[in-house]
Amino acid sequence: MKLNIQNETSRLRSVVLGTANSTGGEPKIEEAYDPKSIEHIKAGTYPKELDMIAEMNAVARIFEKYDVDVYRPQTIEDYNQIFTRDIAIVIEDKFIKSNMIPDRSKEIDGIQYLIDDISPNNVCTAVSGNTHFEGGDIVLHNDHIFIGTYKGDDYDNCIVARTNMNGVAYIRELFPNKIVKEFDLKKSTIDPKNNALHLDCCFQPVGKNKAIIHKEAFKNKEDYQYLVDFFGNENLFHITKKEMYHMNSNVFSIDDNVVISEKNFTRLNNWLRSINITVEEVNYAEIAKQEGLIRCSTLPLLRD
Ligand SMILES: NC(=[NH2+])NCCC[C@H](N)C(=O)O
Repeated sequence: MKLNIQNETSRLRSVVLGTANSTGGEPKIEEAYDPKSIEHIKAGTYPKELDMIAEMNAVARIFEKYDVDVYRPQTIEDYNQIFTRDIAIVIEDKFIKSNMIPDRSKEIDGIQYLIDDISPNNVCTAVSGNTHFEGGDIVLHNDHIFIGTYKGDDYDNCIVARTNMNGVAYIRELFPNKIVKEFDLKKSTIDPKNNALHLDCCFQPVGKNKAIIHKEAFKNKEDYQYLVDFFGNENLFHITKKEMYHMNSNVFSIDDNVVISEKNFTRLNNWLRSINITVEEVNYAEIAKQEGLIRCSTLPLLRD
């Protein structure tokens, strides 16, 4: 299996797309691990499996249209395998297995058949149980690796904090030639509007030199300023709290001029078109109820 990922936007050739087959149905409140799912369980609006399967199949069809090879996880009965992004990450030609929250630790088994096809030298696993990171917190930008983390003292009791500084250090050690910059993110276990669950929930590069960002998700204004200085303010599309809640930064690039986005993201999609990006619109509002969107449900393996 050929692997190569350097950034978020180069032409995509192969990808894993999660699956909503046999998610195990609606969890109990105490089983859920993000506040937006809890909100929908309480409101009686938790998404139905068939609707989510249809949403994901529409994304698969767009990949087919662009001749992208699509792999799906093998189904684990009654287990949520939608958000493949988080279970591993490809950086350059390395496949790095995440150290996830225990609730999600079995998800990797669904793609073991793919890992078996990668040269063992290129498969990395962090040994220490205290080294935490999930793919949604790791955003690649050529010679830079941006990582979302949480430095709060209550990390151990914060189920929405998934990447710690040991995780950041592990990635830094693996790629001594890259510039690794971490960002301390705001977390809330109860309010999804104030919870940046992963870095890709509040920030993501698009095109060649632009990015989507939610300023208030960054705990330190120096961290936010780092990205403003890096990209240039005129190249940033700032999203509101509500737009973050609807997951506007979690769109997904097939190329630096093609993005898969949600139909209802009117303001964002207009901006993308205004910078000459083709927007492939899909319905993804049911999946979004679980605090993840299109980037979260993909794991890119090969880009040009
Ligand atoms: N990369 C992401 N933002 N993934 C979203 C994962 C959402 C999932 N409900 C969780 O809490 O783990």
